[in-house]
Amino acid sequence: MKIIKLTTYRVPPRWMLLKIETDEGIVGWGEPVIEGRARTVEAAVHEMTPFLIGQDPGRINDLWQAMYRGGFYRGGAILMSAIAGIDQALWDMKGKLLGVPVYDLLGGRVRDKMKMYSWVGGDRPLDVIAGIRKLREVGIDTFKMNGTEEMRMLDSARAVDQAVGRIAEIREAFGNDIEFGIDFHGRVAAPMAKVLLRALEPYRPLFVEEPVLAEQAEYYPRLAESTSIPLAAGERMYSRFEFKRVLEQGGLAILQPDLSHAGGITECVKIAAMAEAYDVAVAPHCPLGPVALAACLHLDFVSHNAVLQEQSMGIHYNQGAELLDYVKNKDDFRMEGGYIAALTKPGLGVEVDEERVIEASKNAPDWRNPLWRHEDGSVAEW
Ligand SMILES: O=C(O)C(=O)C[C@@H](O)[C@H](O)CO
Ligand SMILES: [Mg+2]
Repeated sequence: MKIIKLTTYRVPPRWMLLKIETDEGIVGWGEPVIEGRARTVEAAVHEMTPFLIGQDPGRINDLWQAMYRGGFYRGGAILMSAIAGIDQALWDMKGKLLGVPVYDLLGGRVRDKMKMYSWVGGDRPLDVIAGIRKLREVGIDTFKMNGTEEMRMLDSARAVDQAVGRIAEIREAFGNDIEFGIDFHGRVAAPMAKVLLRALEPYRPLFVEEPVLAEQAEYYPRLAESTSIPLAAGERMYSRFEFKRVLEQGGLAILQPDLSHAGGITECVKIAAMAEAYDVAVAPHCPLGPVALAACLHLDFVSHNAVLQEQSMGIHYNQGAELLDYVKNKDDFRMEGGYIAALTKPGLGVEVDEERVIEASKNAPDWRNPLWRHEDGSVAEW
């Protein structure tokens, strides 16, 4: 079998879907994208296309190594997201060819269902209580929210109290009937991270995510020493070589590789295995679309240390399209009682509605995240 065509579709809300076709009619789908840089990743996918045309899609490991090492320069958000989406499509095709779900190609399931969580609140954590109440009605009991608005390198007690007060209200309203992670989203510099973590201790969040920016990873062990709150990060790390360093230095209790940013299934399964050796959990990052989520789920179902799965149903980014809008087999994404079931159809288990995708791609927005500024006019981390 040979690869004959790659087609990319940028679609609302901010996703990109990749279709790979072969000379034997087997088709694979992937979701290569960096939020806000879809066109750049699209260009990277098309730069890899001449190499891929004519290749045997079954040689996933060799194609992965050639795409990663063959261009001399390697790694980073764009190239690893392009490889990620191509890798997802290759696994999709191999499963379809052999008639088995990807998790079976990886040794079979270690669990019957996977714990998931939902986002509440928006870029600025508003109406979180109402959001939790609404989602609890459909059985969801684990949530994530942004922990702060703009946070200056050295911010005020009032800013800290505002952030912590919101969390106190949640515990006040729901006690220990719910769990929640707090995403610092890289908005908090190291000095303030220590202050905030200390102040949040009494409310026992399940984890704090991106307590500092990925480029400040050396603070993870220092912050971990100062708090009992499990620290999580990974959405802005793009290969096992980056994750290797944070595992060796310690500090992270949970790794959050993004299956559409960190080299795909091939790379993230290796990252999950590395984490297990350090007794570190994995909770794949996934604020994206259905193919990205499917790739995460196949990793979750073969990884003993997978603990939580992010999914974007109702997330504040999904303006113009919802998680399953481009999926024909919506019923296969069975979410019940705060868990999500395995996708059992061959390959990734997603039946993409290509007609809908083509239609939607005709007016794909060039989504960009906002540029925030502090009161003094300096750039603030979003
Ligand atoms: O889901 C998360 O944990 C996020 O931090 C969302 C962020 O990754 C945006 O997708 C960036 O545009
Ligand atoms: Mg995050």
